[in-house]
Amino acid sequence: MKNKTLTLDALCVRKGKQSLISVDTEVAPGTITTIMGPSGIGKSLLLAAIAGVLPEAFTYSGAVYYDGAELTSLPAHKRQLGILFQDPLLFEHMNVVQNIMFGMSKNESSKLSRTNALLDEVGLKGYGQKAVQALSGGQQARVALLRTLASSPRAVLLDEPFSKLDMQTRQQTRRWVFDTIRHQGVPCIMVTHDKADAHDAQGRVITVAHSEKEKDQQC
Ligand SMILES: Nc1ncnc2c1ncn2[C@@H]1O[C@H](COP(=O)(O)OP(=O)(O)OP(=O)(O)O)[C@@H](O)[C@H]1O
Repeated sequence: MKNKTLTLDALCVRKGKQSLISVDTEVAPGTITTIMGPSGIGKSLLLAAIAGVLPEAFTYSGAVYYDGAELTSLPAHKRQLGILFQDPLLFEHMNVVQNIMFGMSKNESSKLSRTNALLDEVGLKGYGQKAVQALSGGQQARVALLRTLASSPRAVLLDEPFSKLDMQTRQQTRRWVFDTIRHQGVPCIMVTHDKADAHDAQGRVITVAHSEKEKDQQC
């Protein structure tokens, strides 16, 4: 396994005996692998399994490795992954800047100036002191993206990251997010229904599908 690569080793999410989704892939640092497929097939659950937050009703088989070390044996908080869920929850008792700085290292200097620079880059200059409830859905989505990427994660998991953004903001934010991932050199897995997201990601696209044969198969 290559350095700083995120590896899904026959990772399979199951409900009882039924296999929902199974993916076997390696994601190199600074690249984005896109997962596409029908609604309800288990794409979000796959990300939850990688992150270590799979709901109790489900189980998984296989394993996840980062840089050759198994992540699936670690509790979620020790995996150090940056995760953006489909409905990202911002901390409502914190303002925009506090939300973004939340995951930054305690030792990091000039957190505030870095956060303000990040806000500027995604078109939210001057929004730092606002309450998150005062932002639109698209603005909140961008704050959640910044919080995910600012925490210096070892790998990034994005679930429909741009779905709440209008066309123009979507293109700009997408470009910024993908450039940032490449610049940070972290592996990223993105779930999306939008082919333009997959195209701009310039990485491997994995399309998952329902398969009668696989349904009752042990994976
Ligand atoms: N916490 C949960 N408890 C019980 N069932 C769940 C839970 N989360 C997801 N499911 C169910 O598991 C199945 C897969 O859900 P998941 O959200 O992973 O699908 P998805 O492929 O990401 O769909 P979409 O593209 O619509 O977001 C669905 O039937 C969903 O209702």
